[in-house]
Amino acid sequence: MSVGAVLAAAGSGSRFGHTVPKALAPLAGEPLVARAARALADSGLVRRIVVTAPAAYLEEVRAAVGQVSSVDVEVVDGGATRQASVASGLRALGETDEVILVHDAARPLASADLIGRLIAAVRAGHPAVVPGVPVVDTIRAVDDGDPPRAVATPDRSGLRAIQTPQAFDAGLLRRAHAHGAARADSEAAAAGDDAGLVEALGIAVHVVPGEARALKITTPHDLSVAALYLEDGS
Ligand SMILES: Nc1ccn([C@@H]2O[C@H](COP(=O)(O)OP(=O)(O)OP(=O)(O)O)[C@@H](O)[C@H]2O)c(=O)n1
Ligand SMILES: C[C@](O)(CO)[C@H](O)COP(=O)(O)O
Repeated sequence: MSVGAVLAAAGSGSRFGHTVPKALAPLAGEPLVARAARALADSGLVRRIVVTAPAAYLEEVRAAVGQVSSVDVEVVDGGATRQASVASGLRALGETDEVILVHDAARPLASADLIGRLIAAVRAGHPAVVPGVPVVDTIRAVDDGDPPRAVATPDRSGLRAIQTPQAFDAGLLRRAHAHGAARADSEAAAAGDDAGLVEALGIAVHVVPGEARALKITTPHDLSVAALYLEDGS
């Protein structure tokens, strides 16, 4: 079963607050997008990677991923939302692959072990597979008051923080994006992740153990945490 990947890198990184898009921010000297692409390529399991980039930074992103030469890498325009960017990547990926990984440039340290477990789970018959890590804080649902008032406290033993890469049967992922396409261009309506689009079809998403090192770089502080993982070699 051949495996293709879409690497979403077209966000601006408004919470990160950098002068260039977050995907180009360096982690120990290497842009996040390059590290995330290399993680996919170095797994030895991925045939081709399509990277979605902000339209104004196509060349910079091409240069950043240029050193990832072990697999075919193409850089295309992203969209207004993550969902639209992934849809654009799927169009460029073509129809060759039976399994598709969707990954975030903002998660540069996902391991080859995690990538292998996700693909294996799809091959074992689960058409949608995501990594999840147990939630350590108490999570409380709040209303829209000012200040908000707590309205519910879900049992956290049944909660997982969901990461990327996420792995899908290719046909299902395309169907899920087609079904959710009307929502793709509005930040408020777009799906937060691809598993959400699959769930909207009424199809179960399988959760495998995620990993701390696949953390998402959202603020500059997260970059410092990621740098510690690199120093540790863990
Ligand atoms: N229109 C968009 C928005 C996001 N992404 C990508 O989706 C991933 C997860 O998004 P996030 O971390 O939220 O990135 P940003 O949208 O850039 O961040 P912010 O919400 O702080 O602006 C990132 O790799 C980002 O580049 C994308 O490809 N296209
Ligand atoms: C896709 C994702 O990384 C899964 O946790 C997450 O939903 C991205 O969210 P963001 O708000 O775009 O950072």
